[in-house]
Amino acid sequence: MISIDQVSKTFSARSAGGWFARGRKQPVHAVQNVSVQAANGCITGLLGANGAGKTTTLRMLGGLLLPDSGHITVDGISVAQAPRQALARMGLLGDAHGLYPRLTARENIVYFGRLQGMTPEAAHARADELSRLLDMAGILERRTEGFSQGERMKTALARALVHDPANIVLDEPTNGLDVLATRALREALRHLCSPEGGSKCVVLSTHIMQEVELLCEQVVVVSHGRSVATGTVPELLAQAQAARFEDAFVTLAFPQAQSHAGAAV
Ligand SMILES: Nc1ncnc2c1ncn2[C@@H]1O[C@H](COP(=O)(O)OP(=O)(O)OP(=O)(O)O)[C@@H](O)[C@H]1O
Repeated sequence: MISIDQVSKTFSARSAGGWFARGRKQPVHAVQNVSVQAANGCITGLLGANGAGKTTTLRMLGGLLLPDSGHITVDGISVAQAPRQALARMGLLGDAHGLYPRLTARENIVYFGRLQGMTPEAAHARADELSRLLDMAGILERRTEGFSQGERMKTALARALVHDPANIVLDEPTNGLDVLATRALREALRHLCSPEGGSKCVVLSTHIMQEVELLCEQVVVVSHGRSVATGTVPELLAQAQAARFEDAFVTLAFPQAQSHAGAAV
């Protein structure tokens, strides 16, 4: 179970400046009081447009950035106070997959397992198990150098899952995947959330409406750094009084644009 409670993060970004002057520092309020409650056995989606604050929120969840305020716990363990214990309970798939190109897919997975304290035998057995789940038999013994986007994603996901974490966090997992790879990923995530797959808690970020409609039991709409709506897809449709999910998203995420559009008609 993952709980993100009223988390905020402001960056300091420098403007261009002139020939001889350095640009002035400007605050970028990337995340402002975002809250996400993600239950076990459930896929929770953070849905937002480009720059909405999804990656920053997930980076704070993964302990890569410290929030300015707010609190994040994983199975009740505070990420800020006990990062090692919290991270041990999470499998993280970021946007950069960072595989070792000279190692095979299996070696990449086993290496991570060893870093998580697994014995070589257990890590190899788990690599075999994940290879079956993610349909990796054809690439498991190949060096990852030259892997396609989909092959890299599968290997990185297997590596993130090697220690069988109870919580799985994925930043834009279907980016660059074709329809078959996307379907395979959806199947794998559904299995992991089912009782047979261990009733994992899955949190993913995306800007793809269809992904959310097909996959997520719970949705948090993020806009301009804020969580502006939470619910199931039918609940969000009802809240926005929309028939199509895309319309519901635009209404919920950009209410001002909607009212301006309405005023212009
Ligand atoms: N290190 C940083 N320094 C300055 N600004 C940053 C930094 N990281 C993120 N931001 C800004 O914070 C805002 C939120 O960025 P973030 O990457 O979290 O959005 P996102 O929802 O993941 O977007 P996308 O879908 O485009 O990846 C953006 O305006 C971005 O420019």
